[in-house]
Amino acid sequence: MVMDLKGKVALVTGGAAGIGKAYCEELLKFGAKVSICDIDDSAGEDLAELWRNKYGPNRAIFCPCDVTDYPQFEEAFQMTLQKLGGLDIVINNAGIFNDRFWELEVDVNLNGIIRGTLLAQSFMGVDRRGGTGRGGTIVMTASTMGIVPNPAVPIYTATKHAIVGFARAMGDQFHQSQSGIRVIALCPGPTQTTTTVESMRSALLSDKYDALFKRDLASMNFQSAQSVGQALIHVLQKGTSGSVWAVENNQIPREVKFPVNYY
Ligand SMILES: NC(=O)C1=CN([C@@H]2O[C@H](COP(=O)(O)OP(=O)(O)OC[C@H]3O[C@@H](n4cnc5c(N)ncnc54)[C@H](O)[C@@H]3O)[C@@H](O)[C@H]2O)C=CC1
Ligand SMILES: CCCCCC(=O)CC\C=C/C=C/C=C/[C@@H](O)[C@@H](O)CCCC(=O)O
Repeated sequence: MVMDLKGKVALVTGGAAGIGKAYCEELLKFGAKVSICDIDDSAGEDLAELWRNKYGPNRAIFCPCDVTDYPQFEEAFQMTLQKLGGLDIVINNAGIFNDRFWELEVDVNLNGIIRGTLLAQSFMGVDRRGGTGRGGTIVMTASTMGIVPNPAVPIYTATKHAIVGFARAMGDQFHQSQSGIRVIALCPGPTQTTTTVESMRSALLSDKYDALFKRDLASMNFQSAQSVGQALIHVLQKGTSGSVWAVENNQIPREVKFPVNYY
């Protein structure tokens, strides 16, 4: 399936920085309009203005949006539809790395993605009234830690494994045939963003995990956020519903195959 992104409307959570910002920029280059949904009002407003100047007056908006706050998240969907005139792609990307504040981490990383997916279904589903009724695509940012566990960050790992399972289940043909919505998970490996190594170390559940985390970090290669943005375009063009993709070391993304089948 080749998706023409020109004129498509994409809502991106966590779009004001890091990987989300890179997704927005690549989508804009391919002719899409973007709705930056983020808790960082100042960065989001500034970026939207910058991109309106660069790509055109109706190409980017900012919507204040905390993915842990369902009513505010819903308002962001409504504002996107109203101001950009449609909704075709929802990128559930907002995430934090903080096992010390693990309840918040679960609420942002997992519950936030569930909220965004349920909202995307009601605003894009062909089986729903009140939205576009046109179907669309949902992409969820998981992590390579959603495929291979990292014992230094067990709760972060759990949220990302849950996202992979959620994308595979929601992307099943059963759901796609009812809603007309394709669901894909994208799993970046270590990526240079606004997250710092120091902030990550202070976010470990126990100081006892520090040496293990440091050892893992030493063997990590950090790719650019732009290469993850480019990977998004690749999976939008090539990904089937329920597929899971990994992107590491600035390479082209590869589909992850799950050999085990219990049914
Ligand atoms: N940086 C990395 O190495 C990797 C990151 N990821 C995932 O990519 C996603 C983005 O991470 P980064 O770009 O590294 O982070 P980042 O910290 O650079 O950017 C995250 C953005 O999300 C926003 N945000 C945080 N909490 C939010 C909330 N409750 N509601 C709405 N927006 C919120 C922040 O304001 C920020 O603009 C996360 O889901 C992360 O787990 C996955 C694999 C690797
Ligand atoms: C919320 C983001 C963390 C997500 C972590 C993962 O999912 C797996 C990747 C693990 C570590 C990533 C760390 C990222 C740090 C970068 O932002 C950057 O600060 C590291 C720069 C290191 C270097 O260039 O030497």
